[in-house]
Amino acid sequence: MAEAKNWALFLDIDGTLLDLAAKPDLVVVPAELPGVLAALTAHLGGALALISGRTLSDIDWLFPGGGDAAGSHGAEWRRAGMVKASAAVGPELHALAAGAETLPGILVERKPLAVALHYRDAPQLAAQVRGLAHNAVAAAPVALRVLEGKSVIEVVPANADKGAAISRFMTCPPFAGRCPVFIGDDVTDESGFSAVNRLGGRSIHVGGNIDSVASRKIASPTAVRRWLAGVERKLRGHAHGQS
Ligand SMILES: O=P(O)(O)OC[C@H]1O[C@H](O[C@H]2O[C@H](CO)[C@@H](O)[C@H](O)[C@H]2O)[C@H](O)[C@@H](O)[C@@H]1O
Repeated sequence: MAEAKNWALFLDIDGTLLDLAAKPDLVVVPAELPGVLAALTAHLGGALALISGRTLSDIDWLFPGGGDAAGSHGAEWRRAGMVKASAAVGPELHALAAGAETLPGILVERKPLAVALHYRDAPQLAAQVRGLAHNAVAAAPVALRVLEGKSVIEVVPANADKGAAISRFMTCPPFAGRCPVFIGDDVTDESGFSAVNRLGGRSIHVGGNIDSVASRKIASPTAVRRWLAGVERKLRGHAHGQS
């Protein structure tokens, strides 16, 4: 595991670190996970970042501490406590959110820079929600795009991209010069996989039920957590001079 010491670790949250739940606020953070992530961050000299579709404030609710992270699919980006963000949601997205809220079973997640329309409880409305999202993008005076994830359709700033967020981290200390490793589970993570592939790193797809450009696979969030705990143990042993 000596080479892991030189990794820059990028971790998606929902469906990767955490098991999916029926609603965004019903996810459970296993008790041991924050400690494993904190220890890994220390072993890697700080080169660990969470890369999520969730907002930075949501990331901090799940994993307090204000660590390095990209939120809202990269529209928010934070390193060493400094935040960079795209422009806030405009009236067209407020109108989209209000319209979708009238649809029974659609859960609307309003983010500062995006809107997520969850149809997990009303899959029969997915096409209608998709139509509303594309109409909002077409009508907006600013550049937006539609991003589809697991039972969710989001409208995000056109430049929000997990791959760009990871590439940006890789230009900064303590990430620069390390080997990027990104673990994700969704189509929204594909740009992140492409970025680490381009940079000669490791891309790891969780689940394996979609076509992915990732070079490796891992079965489930449980397997991810177990693997991360194993990496942490080995790096701890390495730091203490064990082979
Ligand atoms: O990039 P991620 O960290 O994977 O975040 C993607 C979206 O995750 C959340 O929604 C997803 O997880 C929910 C909880 O398991 C689930 O109920 C929902 O169906 C999934 O789409 C989050 O609510 C979104 O804001 C994120 O963009």
